[in-house]
Amino acid sequence: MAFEGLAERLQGTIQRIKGKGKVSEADVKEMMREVRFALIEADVNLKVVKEFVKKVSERAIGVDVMKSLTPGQQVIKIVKDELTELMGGEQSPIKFAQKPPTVIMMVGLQGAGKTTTTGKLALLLRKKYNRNPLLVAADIYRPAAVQQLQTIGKQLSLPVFSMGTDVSPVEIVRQALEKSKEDHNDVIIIDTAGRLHIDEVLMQELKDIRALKEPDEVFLVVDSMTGQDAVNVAQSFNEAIGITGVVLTKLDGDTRGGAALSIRSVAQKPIKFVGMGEKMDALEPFHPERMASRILGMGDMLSLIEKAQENVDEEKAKELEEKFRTQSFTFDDFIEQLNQVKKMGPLEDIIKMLPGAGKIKGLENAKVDEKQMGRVEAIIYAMTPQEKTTPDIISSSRKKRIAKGSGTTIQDVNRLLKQFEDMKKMMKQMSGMQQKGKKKMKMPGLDSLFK
Ligand SMILES: Nc1nc2c(ncn2[C@@H]2O[C@H](COP(=O)(O)OP(=O)(O)OP(=O)(O)O)[C@@H](O)[C@H]2O)c(=O)[nH]1
Repeated sequence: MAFEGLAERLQGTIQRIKGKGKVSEADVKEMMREVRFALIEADVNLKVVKEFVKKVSERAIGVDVMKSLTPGQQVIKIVKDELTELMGGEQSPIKFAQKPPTVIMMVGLQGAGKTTTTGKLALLLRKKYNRNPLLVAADIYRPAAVQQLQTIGKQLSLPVFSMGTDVSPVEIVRQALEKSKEDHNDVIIIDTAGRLHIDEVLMQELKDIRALKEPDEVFLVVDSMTGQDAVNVAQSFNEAIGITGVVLTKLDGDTRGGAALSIRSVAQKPIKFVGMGEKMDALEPFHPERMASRILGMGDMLSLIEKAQENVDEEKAKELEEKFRTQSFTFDDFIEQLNQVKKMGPLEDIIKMLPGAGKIKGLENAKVDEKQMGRVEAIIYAMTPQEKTTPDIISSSRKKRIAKGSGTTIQDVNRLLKQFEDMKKMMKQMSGMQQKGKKKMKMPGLDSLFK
């Protein structure tokens, strides 16, 4: 998981200061020493670390006592605010042309994920913004690049403009612009050539493409796994051709996070999107505040809710919420929910967004145990309608019957019943929590769904 080391260190530091009713200068100094160390270890640019520590220290020493927060909590809030600021503050939206088409140039080094991201971005533009994008294959140097884009286009049912590898990229883009007029494409995304290193020839080519029509966005695609290198690449590309935003790929991997935390500050360009996986729908707008919360272990509830909203039928979600509230949740709802969760994508990704989930031992590398999920389903299907609504009536003879009917054991049945009870308790807690807005959410029983 990205940011794991940083998150762990910062959260440890936070734990120590959290409950303090008084924060002395020495406390702040001690904390900032740890924060500094954590950031350096996460491969954050040194200058950025220095500035960050200075800013937080200045604000944290002598914090006024606010009624709603303890001084310890206030210091944490300052760290969170400054982390958010460091990563750009507000989410930076795509700039669309006033008069279509919007032209987006994708640039970056080889292997950063440029071609893949071109496809992902097109899909996002169609899904979220209702646009009709044209993909342009202008990377004629890497033999497979044109074909790769065509394959992606086919997979997503999106048009790809290509002229093979014998025509110059500038000419390809010129003709693509013409074609987009005929076909009424309102966005053009140009997949340009990558290189192993930044060189003059490539930069000149990019400048020539730029000169045809001023792009509305020039997105630099960088691999977050390359850490400090990503920051240098961003700076060089920006100086050479001028970029308008950065897409950080592979944030789903083991990155220490240094790139995400330094790029904005060093290159002065916003991170607009992050790649969270190899699948075509794994591109997300970058939200600095949510990322800061995630790093500090406050969870990424907003992203989670958004993901849920995208995939869950709203009516059903409301119904479910009502059931949570009135405690009338049954095993039928349980199955329903299991199916909804499955639709949201890999469960392990979702779990990671829950506050405190990083601390559940063994969950770091959690893989959903499909077999166990299947067993749960089988057990529920073996219940009578009455048992599903009022599990209290499930006696030991009924348990025996259910186990037999589902091809499981009595222990399996017992475990599920216990889990169901825990879940109901949690819902009670959650509805209480919504009112108080406090307390961390805990998900009892979830670990049994994992290997
Ligand atoms: N895990 C993960 N893999 C990614 C992500 N984005 C891209 N990749 C993978 O990274 C690899 C390289 O991606 P490409 O799109 O082929 O690279 P490229 O930058 O277009 O390469 P050139 O066309 O030579 O410049 C592919 O295997 C992608 O599936 C991401 O966000 N997460």
